[in-house]
Amino acid sequence: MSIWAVLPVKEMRGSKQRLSPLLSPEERVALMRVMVGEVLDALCAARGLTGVAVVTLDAWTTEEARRRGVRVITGGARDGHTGSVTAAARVLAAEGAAGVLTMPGDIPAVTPAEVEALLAVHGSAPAFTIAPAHDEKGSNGVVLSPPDVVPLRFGEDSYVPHLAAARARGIAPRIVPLPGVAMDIDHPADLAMFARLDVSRETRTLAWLRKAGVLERLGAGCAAPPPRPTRAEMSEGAP
Ligand SMILES: Nc1nc2c(ncn2[C@@H]2O[C@H](COP(=O)(O)OP(=O)(O)OP(=O)(O)O)[C@@H](O)[C@H]2O)c(=O)[nH]1
Ligand SMILES: O=C(O)[C@H](O)COP(=O)(O)O
Repeated sequence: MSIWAVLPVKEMRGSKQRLSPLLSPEERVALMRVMVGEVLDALCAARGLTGVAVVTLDAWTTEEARRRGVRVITGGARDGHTGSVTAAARVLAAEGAAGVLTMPGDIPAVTPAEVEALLAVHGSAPAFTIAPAHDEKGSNGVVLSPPDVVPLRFGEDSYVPHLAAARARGIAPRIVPLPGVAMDIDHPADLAMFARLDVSRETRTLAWLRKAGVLERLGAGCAAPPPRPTRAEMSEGAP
């Protein structure tokens, strides 16, 4: 089966807002670059994908993708997480892709083996497979065949709605817990958890966090993660 990977990356300036209590705007861009590089590495090294595409208008990501022979899709690239992935899936489906696998750019501990595991679990079409975020709220790895088999709706708490949307179409979703995929970095508390995980030890992201002195900022031993502001609370505080 021909399955393409789709990695959505919004313009990095201004992304990772929920980390702004901890990181400067420049640091958020730098962190995002390291993380996207690691996700691209995993996708490019995984066996079983027909190709890898980024859907983006971000200049750094475009250059990085081209350097690696990754396809760049720009249509719909400013349409939000869901809109950009849906637009790319539509392009790929029109060209004959039987399915798409999508992951966000903020799961730096993902490995090629995890991508392969997600593909291995995925059944024959019509099928929907999902690897949840560690909090079982987000949908960090999703495989759909055909690419529009279930309407996507990323955002906070998308995991359970995605399962329900698959079932509403008569598809039993397959669920694959994968520790690297699960560890998305949205909040300062996620960085604390990431720093403690075995799966994170070899990542360039952890090396960057150490070098930038971010782990010290998280507090001694990262023992007491601060409360997580929601997206709504973050935007209330925005200028
Ligand atoms: N191409 C594209 N990708 C997006 C868009 N919005 C989000 N993404 C990507 O979707 C994934 C999840 O992003 P979000 O959690 O929505 O945003 P974030 O920048 O990581 O974090 P916050 O600013 O704290 O919400 C990341 O890979 C983003 O780059 C968009 O409008 N276009
Ligand atoms: O599963 C989701 O809805 C997305 O992962 C949301 O993205 P985030 O976890 O980066 O906020």
